[in-house]
Amino acid sequence: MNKTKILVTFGTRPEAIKMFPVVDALRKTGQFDTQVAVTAQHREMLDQVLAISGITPDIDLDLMQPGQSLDALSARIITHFGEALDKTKPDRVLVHGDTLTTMMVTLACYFRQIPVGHVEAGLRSGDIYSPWPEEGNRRVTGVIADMHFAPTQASADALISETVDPANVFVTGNTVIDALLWMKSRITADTSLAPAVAPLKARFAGKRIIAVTAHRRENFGQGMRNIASALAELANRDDVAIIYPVHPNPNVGGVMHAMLDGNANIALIEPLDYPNFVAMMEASDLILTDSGGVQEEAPSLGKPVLVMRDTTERPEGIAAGTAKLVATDPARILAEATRLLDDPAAYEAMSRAHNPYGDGKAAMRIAEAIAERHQAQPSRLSA
Ligand SMILES: CC(=O)N[C@@H]1[C@@H](OP(=O)(O)OP(=O)(O)OC[C@H]2O[C@@H](n3ccc(=O)[nH]c3=O)[C@H](O)[C@@H]2O)O[C@H](CO)[C@@H](O)[C@@H]1O
Repeated sequence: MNKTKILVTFGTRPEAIKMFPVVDALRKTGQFDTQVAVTAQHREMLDQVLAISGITPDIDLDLMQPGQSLDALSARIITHFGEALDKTKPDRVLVHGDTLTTMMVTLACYFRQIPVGHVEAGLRSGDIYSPWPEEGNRRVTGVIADMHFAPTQASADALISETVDPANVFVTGNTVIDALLWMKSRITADTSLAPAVAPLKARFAGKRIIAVTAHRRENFGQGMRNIASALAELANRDDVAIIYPVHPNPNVGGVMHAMLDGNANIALIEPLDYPNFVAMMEASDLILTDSGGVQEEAPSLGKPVLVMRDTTERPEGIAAGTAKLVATDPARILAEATRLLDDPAAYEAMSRAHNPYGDGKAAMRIAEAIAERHQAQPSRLSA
């Protein structure tokens, strides 16, 4: 009997980080022919994750082009991925999150009536233009998928309120926690995997470290300038150092380098690969970010997070007290960071709060749910 063929698909670094545990869990069941297809919507940062997780894609569409428009990239994904589907004929495709890869792969599957499982389903900000285009990408995917792997009960509730059949919604936790715990144990066992952080720790010995990331499209322009001026203010303190891996997008680097270069308490560094990034989060006392994944990871490392966005589709961390929304108002960023640096009780409360995003077993739950579904509905190829 042919094994059920599952095609796991992704295109960007965050998706790869969150999907490699799923590939691993599916393979461990021994019940599936698990293949991986990458669109390579982001090239270099994706390849770093593939290398560290030991995944060699079975299909690599290599679709990234400089200055790619949303229209052109969407067209390339649906056309090329559709051709790949016609050759591979999977029984199920898994997509992740909210990218153009997620939505266009889902549409290509829909046109062929191939069932789609959506990992990290049900996140909603409630505003179709924030984050844009991610909120739209998620919603379209949610209409078509027949298995929705919701990281939290709140995301499951959002799907059910949109009339998704509860029998198709599985609360699994977020696979980013699986990835983080795996990476953390690897860098603890072999520190040579994360060599970038020790020299920074030595340079800033005795100071409290604030780790920063900022790359969201909605913060380009004034938002980035505001973030830079808040960082410059914070770095006036002698007891604080800032480590900031700067996203390659010129809308980010241009502003940050113009406003912060030469500041002795700020290290603006190249983007870090995942092992080094996890080591940097571990070395930090506090994290300022507009990232989605970092909001989910930081609580597992006991690090308070200030979220530099107006809204978040990840409200669970705010509710649990591990994260606080501060938008990009410099006075607010400065005030909240100062409170956490100077008030030990406030710091303890945020760093001890419980992590609502998962326990590191999400991928296994996803694999089990798929195994059960395909036992009930055998592979079309073996039928
Ligand atoms: C609207 C929104 O929130 N959308 C999210 C956004 O993802 P994000 O905001 O989470 O993206 P980042 O912050 O780049 O990545 C985070 C991961 O990368 C690691 N990291 C980070 C910096 C670095 O220097 N080295 C690293 O290794 C880090 O630990 C973490 O695991 O886009 C994705 C599709 O692209 C979406 O699916 C996702 O919902």
